[in-house]
Amino acid sequence: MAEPAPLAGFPPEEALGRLLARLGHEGGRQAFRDGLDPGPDRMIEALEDRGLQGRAARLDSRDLAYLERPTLVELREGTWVLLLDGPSGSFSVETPGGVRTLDPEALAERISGRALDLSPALPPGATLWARLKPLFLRQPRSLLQLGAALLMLQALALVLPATTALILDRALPDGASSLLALGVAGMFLATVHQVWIGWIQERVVLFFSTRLAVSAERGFLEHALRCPFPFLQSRTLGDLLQAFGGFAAARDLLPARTVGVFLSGAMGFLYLLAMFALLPGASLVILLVTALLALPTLALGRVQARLQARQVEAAAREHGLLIELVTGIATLKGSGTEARALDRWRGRRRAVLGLELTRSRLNLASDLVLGLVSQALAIGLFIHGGLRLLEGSLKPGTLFAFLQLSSGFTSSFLAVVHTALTLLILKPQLAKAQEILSREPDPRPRRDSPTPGPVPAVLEDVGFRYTPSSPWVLQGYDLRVDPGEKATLAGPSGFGKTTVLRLLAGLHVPERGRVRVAGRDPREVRHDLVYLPQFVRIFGGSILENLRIYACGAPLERLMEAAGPTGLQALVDTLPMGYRTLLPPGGRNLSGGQRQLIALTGALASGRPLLLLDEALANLDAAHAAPLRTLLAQGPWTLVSANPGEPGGTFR
Ligand SMILES: Nc1ncnc2c1ncn2[C@@H]1O[C@H](COP(=O)(O)OP(=O)(O)OP(=O)(O)O)[C@@H](O)[C@H]1O
Repeated sequence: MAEPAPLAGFPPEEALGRLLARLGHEGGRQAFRDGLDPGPDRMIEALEDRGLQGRAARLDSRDLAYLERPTLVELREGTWVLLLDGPSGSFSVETPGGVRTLDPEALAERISGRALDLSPALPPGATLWARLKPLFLRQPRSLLQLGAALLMLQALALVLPATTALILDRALPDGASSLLALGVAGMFLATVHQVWIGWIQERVVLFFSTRLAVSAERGFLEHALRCPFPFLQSRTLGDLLQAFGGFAAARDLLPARTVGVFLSGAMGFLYLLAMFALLPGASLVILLVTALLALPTLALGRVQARLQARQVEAAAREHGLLIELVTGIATLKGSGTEARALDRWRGRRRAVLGLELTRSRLNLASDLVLGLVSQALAIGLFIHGGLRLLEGSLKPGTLFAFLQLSSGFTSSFLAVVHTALTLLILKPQLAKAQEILSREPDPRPRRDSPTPGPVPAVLEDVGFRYTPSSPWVLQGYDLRVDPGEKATLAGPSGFGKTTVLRLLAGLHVPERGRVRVAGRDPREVRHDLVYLPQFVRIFGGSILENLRIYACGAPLERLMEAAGPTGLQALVDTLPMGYRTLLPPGGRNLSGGQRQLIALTGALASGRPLLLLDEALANLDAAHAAPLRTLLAQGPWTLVSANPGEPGGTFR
């Protein structure tokens, strides 16, 4: 294969300066402090200093299209280029040699995979609408295109009745061939334009749903993950999936429907005016019948919404149970109780299907009634118009034009009703998303965390219980672990060891007293600590990827340095793919001890000044655990570990 033509980039300071200049800010070069690695983290800091938001992204060639532009993309040799909006289907990049246009494949071959993702975060706001609205308004060009396309689509619908009347009432009776040609050409052009504008409309809606999907959904998940731990813990997976589904539906619905509904309403009104101008009596009948139809349809919508609310709850429970069934399969098979679990799931599934069936029947009935009434209206109109035609009080062109207008009016009207119904029906799912979005997230970690050197960990007169109605787990509890000290919490099961560690990790907040790490609220200094829960989770991916997670992104050399003494290297040496060995979610192809070894090696390599370990060696055999114990005792970190103790054991 031929080598791709060389592409040179800017050094990071220069690239950042150019990006900031394009974004209307100055002084990119001064962004880097002396001696600091001018990598993406520093670039992001420099952006944040100017009130901009960004994040380092790992991407493959397919993700390039979703990057908010202008932004910076790293080339394989470590320099950076500015990614700009290019002609359709290609990218423009600014390089020291000027702006070049490249097709996606050519650019993909040259990038390292690192980029700055400047796509907007989900804006703050009390309601779902308040959060999504600014994201749409940030795309004024597309919104304008969408509005114009919808407006033209509907206005063209007025051209068809006018040309119909022209042909039937004037061109044909008078035998005016030029008028006939004009009418037919008008009809043809209107139809072609309708198809073309419809296509533009779909493209803009697609643009919104794909472009916004990235920032809106990532923003939603980001917010959800920043929600307090007890809140997330109290939600089932099913609840979270429904909330996410509701959010995605709102995102899809808003651009197409909200803009559409205003225009449909406006155009419906215009059609009605034109209809009244032609046949006032028949127009009044149509208006009354459609208005009367709206009332039962919306009442039915309310019933549907209530059913949907129950269905959302039932589906959340069903999803939760299904996930539990799959993740707990070893226990179920071990105890031979799969059939029982299946019965529980079947019961919930039946409830969901029952509600779905009732809703579908209601839908069918309402569609049938709407269809029948509109057909009856059309037939009635036809008969009424036919009789007046025979009397000679109406021209055929006027009748056909009126029929076209009334069909435009009813479809505009039905579009409005349909949107109202969709919003009503989606309300319960939207409420689930809203519940998450209205939750105050945990504070962001401070910029100066991690603190250099070991830090103290302190609980002062702490009172904690899981809910206001449950018993106190800790009351007047004090613990002081000095910088570099190694402390062990020992005590029988249920004593509160995990609770203390989670308080220190900032996952829970005490009801009384205070918890301090490095003299601060642990949530503010999250980068000062690493907490390993009792049952560590292995994520789907390679051993290296898991190590990186537990090592909080520490550099590769530090991981390799830690892996020798912990014994992980010896384990990896036995695997044909070494650190690239793929692990399934949950790491079921590893033993419990091996999973702990990966997590612990990561934690030791993290360089975080406070380690919080919950029975971190419990699954390791004595031969593996002994050197790890020595290692843990020797490091510069402050260590708080929990070990199961005999009843009556000490609980520091
Ligand atoms: N999420 C929770 N909601 C309500 N109560 C909880 C929750 N987690 C723990 N508890 C209760 O808090 C108490 C202390 O639990 P904790 O897990 O801290 O004990 P532990 O000393 O770590 O026990 P073990 O050695 O068995 O892990 C227990 O009575 C437990 O029932």
